[in-house]
Amino acid sequence: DTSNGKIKKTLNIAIIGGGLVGSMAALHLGKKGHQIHLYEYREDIRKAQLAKGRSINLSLSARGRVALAEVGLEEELLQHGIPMYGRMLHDLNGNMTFVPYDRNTKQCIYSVGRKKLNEILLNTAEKYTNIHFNFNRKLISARFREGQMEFKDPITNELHKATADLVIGCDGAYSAVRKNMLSTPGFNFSQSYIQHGYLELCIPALDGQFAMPHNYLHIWPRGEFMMIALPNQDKTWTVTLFMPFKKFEDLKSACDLVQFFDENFPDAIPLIGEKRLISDFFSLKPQHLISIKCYPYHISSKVLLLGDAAHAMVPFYGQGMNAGFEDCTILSRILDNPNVQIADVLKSFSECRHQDAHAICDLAMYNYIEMRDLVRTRKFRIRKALDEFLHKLMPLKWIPLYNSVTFTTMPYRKCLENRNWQDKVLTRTFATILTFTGCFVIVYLYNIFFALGNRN
Ligand SMILES: Cc1cc2nc3c(=O)[nH]c(=O)nc-3n(C[C@H](O)[C@H](O)[C@H](O)COP(=O)(O)OP(=O)(O)OC[C@H]3O[C@@H](n4cnc5c(N)ncnc54)[C@H](O)[C@@H]3O)c2cc1C
Ligand SMILES: Cc1cnn(-c2ccc(OCc3ccccc3)c(C(=O)O)c2)c1-c1ccc(Cl)c(F)c1
Repeated sequence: DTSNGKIKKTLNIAIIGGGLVGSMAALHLGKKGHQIHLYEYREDIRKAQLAKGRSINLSLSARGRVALAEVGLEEELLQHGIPMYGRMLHDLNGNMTFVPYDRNTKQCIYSVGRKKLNEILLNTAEKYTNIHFNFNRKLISARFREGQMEFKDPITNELHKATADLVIGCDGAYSAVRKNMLSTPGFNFSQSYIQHGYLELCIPALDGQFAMPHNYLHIWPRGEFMMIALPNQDKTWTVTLFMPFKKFEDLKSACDLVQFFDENFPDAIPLIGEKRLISDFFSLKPQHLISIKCYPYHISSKVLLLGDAAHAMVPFYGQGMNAGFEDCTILSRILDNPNVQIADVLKSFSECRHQDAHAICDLAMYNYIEMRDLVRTRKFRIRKALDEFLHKLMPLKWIPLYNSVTFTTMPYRKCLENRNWQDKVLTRTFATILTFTGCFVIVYLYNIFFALGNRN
C-alpha cells in the first residue's frame, strides 16, 4: 500500500525468541504497524515457574532505559526496579565500603527482575492486534531465502510450518537462526567460553526487610573469585558467584564449601545461612559463560540477528540486555528513514552496529580480566578514586570507562577508544612519576654519598 507518495510496505515479520530482546523487538516493530509473529520455544513465561539457572535479576542502565522509553515503558519498569547508587564493597573482614557512581549527579543503575521485565514487555506487546504470540514453538529448520521456517512443539512434538518476509533471530547465545546462517558465504562467527562459571545463591529477607543496605550493587572482589548481589523486590538478594569451574569441582563437600566461604566471603555465610548455602550450592550446576561475535548480522532482506544471538558477552559489565535493547533502538531509528528498502536497513544495521557490539564484548572480557586482579577492595577503591579525581580535573575529557558504558549512550566503540586513551595517559603519567621519582632518588643518594665522602 502507499501513503503520501512513499512506498510504505507492511512487512510480515517472524521474531524467533520471546525473551527480553525478542519481546522488545516485537514492541518496536509492532508499533510501526508491521505484522509480527513471535515464536518462543518455552511456554508463556507469565504462566511458568522461573527457569532454574538463569540470572534472576539484571542491572538496567541508560541504554536499556532509552529502548524502554521508546515504547513507553521506562517509568513502569523503574517502578519495579531498585536503584543502586554505587558499589558496596565487602572486604575480608566483612567491612563494607560505599563507592558512589557519581557523588554529584547521584547516578544509579536499577536492579530489575528478569521475569517481571519479560512479563511487562509481553503484556504490552499483547495489546497490539498486529503482534501474535506462538509459545511452545522451537525453530528447528529454515530456508530463509524463501522465508520458510519449521517449528516443533516441545510438548506434543508436532511440526508447524510458517513463512515470513523477514525473520529476526532473538533466540539467544545458542541461536538456531545464527546456526542456520553459518553456511552462508561471508558470514563470520567466533565464540569463546571462559574458565569461570557462575552459580546463583540467595540472601533471604531478614524479618521482612533487606538483610543488607539495599540501594547498592554489592561486590566481593576476591581476584579469581568474584561475587555480587543485586536486590529483589521481595527484599531478597540474588547472589552470583563467579568462579573457575576447577574451583567449583574442588568444593566437593559441605565442609569444603563452608571453609571456602569462611576464608573468602565470611560475612556472606550468616547472610545466606549455612544450611541454605550448602543446599543451594550443591543443588545447582555452575553455568557456562560464553562470548560470541559474528558479522554481518543479516542475510540480504531476509534475516537479521539481535541481542545475544548477534553478540553474547560475558556478564562482567552488566550490559548484555542493555546492548540487546539498544539494538532495537538502533534498528527502529534506521527503519524510520523514509523510502528505505528493507535490504538497505539490514545492511546499515550490520555495518553500524557490529563495531559497537564487538567493542562491548571486548570491554566485558577486559573487565573480566581486570576484576580478577582487583583482589582487594582497597585497590578497587583506588582505581575508582583515581577515575573520579581525573573526571573532576577534566570532566569532558576524562569520563570513567564504567560511567561512559553505563550512564551514557556513547557508542561502545567510542567507550573503548576512550579507555585506550585513558590507559595511555595513565601509563605515561605513571612512567613520568616513576622517572621523576627515580631521578630524585638518584640525586638524593648521590648527595648522601657525596656528603658522607666529604665528612670523612
Ligand atoms: C549471570 C548473568 C548475569 C547477567 N547480568 C546482566 C545484567 O546485569 N545486565 C544486563 O544487561 N545483562 C545481563 N546479562 C545478559 C542478559 O541476560 C542477556 O544479554 C539477555 O538475556 C539477552 O536477551 P536475548 O533475548 O537476546 O536472549 P535470551 O534472554 O537468551 O532469550 C532467548 C529466547 O529465545 C528462546 N529460544 C532459544 N532458542 C529458540 C528456538 N530455537 N526457537 C524459539 N525460541 C528459542 C529462548 O527460550 C529464550 O526465551 C546477564 C547474563 C548472565 C548469564
Ligand atoms: C551486574 C553489574 C552491573 N555493573 N557491574 C559492574 C561491573 C564492573 C564494575 O567495575 C569493574 C572495574 C572496576 C575497577 C577497574 C576495572 C573494572 C562495576 C563498578 O565499578 O561498580 C560494576 C556489574 C558486575 C558484573 C559482574 C561482576 Cl563480578 C561485578 F563485580 C559487577
